[in-house]
Amino acid sequence: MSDSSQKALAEMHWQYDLLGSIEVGIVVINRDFTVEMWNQFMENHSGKLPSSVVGKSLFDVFPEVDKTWLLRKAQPVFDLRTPAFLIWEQRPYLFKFTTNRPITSSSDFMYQNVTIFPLATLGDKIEKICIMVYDVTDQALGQINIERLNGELEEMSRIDGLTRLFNRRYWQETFEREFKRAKRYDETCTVLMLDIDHFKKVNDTYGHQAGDKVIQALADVIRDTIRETDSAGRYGGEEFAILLPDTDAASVGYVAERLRKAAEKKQVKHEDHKIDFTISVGAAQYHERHQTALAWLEHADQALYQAKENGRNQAVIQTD
Ligand SMILES: Nc1nc2c(ncn2[C@@H]2O[C@H](COP(=O)(O)OP(=O)(O)OP(=O)(O)O)[C@@H](O)[C@H]2O)c(=O)[nH]1
Repeated sequence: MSDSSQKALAEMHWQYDLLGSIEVGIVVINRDFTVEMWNQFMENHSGKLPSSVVGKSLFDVFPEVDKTWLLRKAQPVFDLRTPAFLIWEQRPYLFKFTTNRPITSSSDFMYQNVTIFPLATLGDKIEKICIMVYDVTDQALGQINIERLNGELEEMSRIDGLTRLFNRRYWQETFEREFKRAKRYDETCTVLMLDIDHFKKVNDTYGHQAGDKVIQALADVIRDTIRETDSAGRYGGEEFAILLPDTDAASVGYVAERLRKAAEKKQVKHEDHKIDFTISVGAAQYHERHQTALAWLEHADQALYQAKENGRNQAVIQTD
């Protein structure tokens, strides 16, 4: 080797040290996808020494790398000299590396952002490309956590904690929407209100906890009885409202009776007691004379009141 090339090699050595010490993966490959360079980061996370990777096809050493996808991504980098990017939200990783923070991390693999860019020769040809791998596990898990918490918050704002049915506010929003639709398209739609009979007695006899169990049992009855397209909500303490789209009063009579019978059959176990309960139901079909959603709901509430007046454990359906 000439003195000048030895000198050039010696001068380049610090560059190898630099590439070895940075916390980014660097892989240089040629057009055959043969690996030409593999830095310390890649060695540390893959457990493979440069001697077992350099000179080999990337796809032979890492069969899990999606060949079709990488070829498609790399082609324009070689041919058009345009860099390519991969972010973890599209594809969590290119190389499946385990994370090195098993205690603090809830992921067992490393999320990666990847940049692929062209490397020109002195003659300005693109014979090699560089793949840079960034460990973005903390950032990704932070974002995933925020999204999960947002999802939980959104659910909490819609769902009643005791019964897992819609809460009053969300049910009313749904009801308002359905009211507008029914008014605009003159749809057949019915709202139903139901209430546990003499519920105060349950609380007074067996305690508040037992009362809560009865409320939950009724919520289960409702869930098991209504259709997926119906919307049920807990309207008040022991009062529930159900919206039944595309359902006329006659069909609602059948639903109300099923609910009433199922509640009558349901027995709630609390400590040594078996608690029976019944419900009263009131329903009103949407009518064009209902000027507001509230007027429609009050119509159903009057039917419920009528059911209570008539002796409870029964349904009253308003048809006009
Ligand atoms: N356990 C429990 N009780 C509740 C809850 N919300 C309201 N209540 C109770 O429900 C009872 C409702 O009583 P009332 O409105 O007098 O009605 P009722 O005893 O069911 O009588 P009728 O509706 O006329 O058959 C009250 O005692 C409230 O304290 C709740 O979340 N859990």
